[in-house]
Amino acid sequence: MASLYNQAPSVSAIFSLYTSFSAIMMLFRTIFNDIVPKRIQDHITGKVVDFFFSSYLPSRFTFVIEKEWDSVENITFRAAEVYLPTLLSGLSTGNIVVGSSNLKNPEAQPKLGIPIDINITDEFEGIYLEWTLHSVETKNSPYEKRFFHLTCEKEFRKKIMTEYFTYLTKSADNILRESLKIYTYDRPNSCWLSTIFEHHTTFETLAIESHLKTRIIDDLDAYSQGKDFFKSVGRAWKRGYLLYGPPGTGKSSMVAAIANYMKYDIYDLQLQSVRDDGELRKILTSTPNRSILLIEDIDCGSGASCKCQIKETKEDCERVSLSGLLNFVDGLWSSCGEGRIIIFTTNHKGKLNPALLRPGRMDIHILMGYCTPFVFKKLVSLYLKIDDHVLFDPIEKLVLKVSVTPAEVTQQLMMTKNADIALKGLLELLEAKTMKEEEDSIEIEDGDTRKLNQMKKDNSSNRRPGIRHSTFESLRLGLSKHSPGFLRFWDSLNFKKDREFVGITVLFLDEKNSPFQAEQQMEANFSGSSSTSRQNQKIDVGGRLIKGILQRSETA
Ligand SMILES: Nc1ncnc2c1ncn2[C@@H]1O[C@H](COP(=O)(O)OP(=O)(O)OP(=O)(O)O)[C@@H](O)[C@H]1O
Repeated sequence: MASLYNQAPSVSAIFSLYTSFSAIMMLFRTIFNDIVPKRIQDHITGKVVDFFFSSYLPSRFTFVIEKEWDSVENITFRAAEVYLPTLLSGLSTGNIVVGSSNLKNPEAQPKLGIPIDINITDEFEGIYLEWTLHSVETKNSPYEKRFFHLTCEKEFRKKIMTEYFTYLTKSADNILRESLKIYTYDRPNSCWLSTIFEHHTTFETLAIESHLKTRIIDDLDAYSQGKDFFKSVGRAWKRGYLLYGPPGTGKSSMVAAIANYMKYDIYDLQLQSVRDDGELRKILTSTPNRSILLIEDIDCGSGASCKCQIKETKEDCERVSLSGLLNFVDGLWSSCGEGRIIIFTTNHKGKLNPALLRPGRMDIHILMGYCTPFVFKKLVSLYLKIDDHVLFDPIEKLVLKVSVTPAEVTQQLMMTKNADIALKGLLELLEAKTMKEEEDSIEIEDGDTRKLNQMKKDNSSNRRPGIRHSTFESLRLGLSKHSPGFLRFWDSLNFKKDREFVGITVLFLDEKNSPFQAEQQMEANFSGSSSTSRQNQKIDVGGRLIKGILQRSETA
């Protein structure tokens, strides 16, 4: 007993051992707090807590968010990619991934990327959340597979599902709207590729008639606030615009103005590059909500052009059929997603298949026409910062007479900052155009007369049962008997190559009507082979107002 007592450590030895242990622990704690980065501290603490106390603590729950969902881009994954870098910006220690794809502005601050296998913590209404991006190589694909883990305590699972993910997508949406992107479809990799969209055209810098501007802005406002209305009337929440007009009249600029106004990304799809309707459906459904789907030159490369009416087989036409396209515009597929704006552009509205032009298909048809005096003055005030000049008057007169695009005007105005020189250059351009059009008009008039005579001759033999044909004798210009004060214009040159009569152009206009409003009143199609110079001859008879409309007829 005495020997046992002798072997036991003395109180002072125990005390000294305790003091040393405490000193080591304090030193270790100080090193841990001062030297080890906060993120690693959290990680180690988490692991230690998990190891010792996991059986006592409520179990954790992990959401797995993969990059693809139903073979298309997973919106939740995309939202996390956009949102999580905002949580990294405050980090002062550790590694951080940075980079930039903005080739236009190499000096711009790089963006933050999400590091692989590093925990990123977030807090939502007092709930502690842990995000981790993982990447694994796959056997069947040359690309690595990426996915997020989002971990929280099990009891919050429902709240995260119902509230946090909504918060996540809304936050990502707001971030994305601060810097717009334009996407093009990368077919080999079946995904959309983005680049920063830096087109600075807004409705302020777009030279269009003010009533047209007001109409479009009002429509966009009504649409963006009308989610409930669309739902209540059983319609998909989407809006379709058809922009048409000659090259250089501002169709692309209008798309940019709409995107900047709505703060929507643009998904620019080249229909020619789409294999078939199945692929089209896949591509279109992979565009996110609140975005613009842009299909430029819709008359090229899709069944949307008239020629597909005539051809029988799909191979005869382009690879994407009209019905495939229409199904997305207003068929069952149109209800996939919400807040979409679909914009088609064309230089030749007359070539479009009537099925695409039917009321209700594209909500608004917007003519981007040649320069008017208003547009000319707006461009001058934008480019030269002046509102008056002695050359305004002769230029305005010529603008009414010849077809000049805003692009031609801006090109002239950009040549110099000296208003006198720039406007003189523009005047010379317009004079040269006037002379050219007058020369052409003589030649074409001869051709038209010949064609008309031939048509008159063939007209009776060309009739088809069941189709109401007009006679050329009845085509004229004058005042409408039915609508006093209205001008009615019949254009006789609407026939196809095979001389089949396809329709006449009838316009009802009064002095208050703008070309845009008149478009809504048009009763027949514009297909045909009217020539510019012929239109200009009619201007002299019909006056200024008619000219604006006639510019829409296109040379076939
Ligand atoms: N209405 C306009 N207001 C201001 N600038 C315009 C307008 N229309 C054209 N422009 C100028 O002309 C250039 C070409 O216009 P834009 O590309 O928008 O025409 P477009 O109708 O889309 O032509 P295309 O059919 O060839 O694609 C623009 O960069 C812009 O500077």
